[in-house]
This record gives sequence, structure tokens and C-alpha cells, in this order.
Amino acid sequence: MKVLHLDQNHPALAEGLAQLGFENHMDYNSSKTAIEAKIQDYQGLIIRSRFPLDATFLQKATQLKFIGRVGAGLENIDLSVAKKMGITCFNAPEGNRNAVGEHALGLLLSLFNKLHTAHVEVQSGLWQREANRGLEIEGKTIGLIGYGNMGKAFAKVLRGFDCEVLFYDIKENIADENATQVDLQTLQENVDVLSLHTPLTELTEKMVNAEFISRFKKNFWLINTARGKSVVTKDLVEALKSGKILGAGLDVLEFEKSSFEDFFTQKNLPAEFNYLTKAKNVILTPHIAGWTQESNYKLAKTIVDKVAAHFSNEV
Ligand SMILES: O=C(O)[C@H](O)COP(=O)(O)O
Repeated sequence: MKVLHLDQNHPALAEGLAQLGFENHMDYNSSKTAIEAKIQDYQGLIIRSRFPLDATFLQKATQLKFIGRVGAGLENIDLSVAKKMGITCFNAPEGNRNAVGEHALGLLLSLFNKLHTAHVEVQSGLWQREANRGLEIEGKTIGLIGYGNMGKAFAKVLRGFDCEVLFYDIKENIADENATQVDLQTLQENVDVLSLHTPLTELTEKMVNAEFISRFKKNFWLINTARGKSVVTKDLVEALKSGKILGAGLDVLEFEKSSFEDFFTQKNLPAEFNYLTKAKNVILTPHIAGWTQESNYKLAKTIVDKVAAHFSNEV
């Protein structure tokens, strides 16, 4: 079987597929249209998030048997069309969940301890101690929305901080030693910190909007390492201005445009973005929560293992 790789990944991915008997072909640069023109020749496709695999694209992939999405989010693949065409889709949240959990913790620690601003102040000769008095995680209530791979990984790294971790998930009865499942209202009425760990779906798109924010009893901190489109940025900015949201650590932005086609460029950004880049209680990172040296390998290995399990004896 011939596999086309659309994004560069850890070499263990191509090596692992080769060992399973697949023939690897790399094309990291051709346009979507150019890939569409040749996709009918391939039985396997490896993609991160370079462009969406929509119905038009998939309908041309007449021989495709599998898609390996080297990452967690599957919103760039039209899964219902893939299913109808008998294409199996593998993602690999097991490969970058730990990275995301640690990054979420990093954002929270930085926000609470003002690391991002204190560092810049000291670099510029300012030695401000009282202004940089921090907060501790101990004793706080952290609320996670979404308790899959990423939410669980964040709860795991929060062990040892003596904080309470609550989570809300549409799936019921999830038992886990690191956190307590609650309904959304209970979460909104109790947390000091809200961290998002949901995929982008109809339910989660624009989930954090003015109405949602108003239901929180306390002023709270927001961490988003999930999807930018789950937060309405102008409502977030209003809440930051009013103090309802005390600060935000954002690895993902609503303005990553399609996220998958033309990564955001400054000239296309709406005005709210300027507020986020200047506010001292906001930390922005460029969608790197899942990008560690280690996750690069683990993502590759996860995809190889899933492909191997699926095709054992078939290749
Ligand atoms: O879904 C994921 O795993 C992360 O958002 C990273 O996705 P990427 O392939 O765009 O880096």
C-alpha cells in the first residue's frame, strides 16, 4: 500500500510504516488542488493540519483505506464522508496529551506567579516585588471542561498541588482518581480556574461566550489549550476588562482562521487581538501545547501502533 505524507513528522512514523510493509511518499508542499489530483493513487494518508480533508477531497480519494491524523483534533476531516467511503481515521491524542497537560500547568503557573511579565520587567531593569505578588494553586478549585485524554492529563499533573479538580464532560459516569465529575452548573458555581479540553464540535464552538461567562459565581482564570473557536474573543476581552475573567492563558486563538489553511497573519486579525497581546494578565502561546520533543515521537509511534493493529495481516 502507498502512503502519502502531507506533513513532516518524526522519522519513526515513516520507518514504522515501512516496517509494516507500506511504501512512503512525502509531499509537504504541494497545494490542496495538486494533492487532490493525485490522491486516487494512495491507500494511506498521513496529515497533521495542513488543510481540511473535506468531502470534495475525500471523494477523489477512491482507493484510500486510512488516514492517520498526527495529533488529537479530527475536525479537519469530514468524518461522515470518510466513514461512508470506508476510510478508517486514526488520531493520536495519546501522543501529545502529556505535553498539553504540562503546558496547561505552565500557563497557569505563569499567570498565577506573573512569570511572563516579571521576567520582562527584570530584563528592562525593573525590580518590582509587591506588584508581582503571586497566587498559589493550593486550595483553589480548578474546573475542566472535557475529560478525555487532555483533560485527564492536566488533572494528573495537578496532583500534588492540594487543589480540588472538578470536571464536566458530556459523557456520564467517568470515574477517575484525580478529579470529580460534576454538572456544568456546579462547575460554573465553584471554580477559580476554568480550563478547556474539548474538541471543536457544534456543541463547543463559541461555548465560552458572554452568557456562559456570566454563569460563573466567582471571578475566574481561563486556560485554553483546546481550540480557539470555542471562545468568543470579544466576550473574553469584555470579561477581562470587567474583571470577571481575572486572566487568561491561551495556546489557541479564534483567529487562527481556518487553523488548517492559512495560519493567522497579523493583517487579518480583528481588533480584540490587540487587547490580548497587550494585557498583562494574558499569556499567548502559538498553538504549541502539544508540541514537545517527546510528543513528536509519541505521536508517530501512536499512529504506527494503531495502523499496525488495524491492518495486522492485511498489508
Ligand atoms: O489536535 C492537536 O493534536 C493539536 O491541536 C496539534 O495539532 P497540529 O497538528 O495542528 O499541530
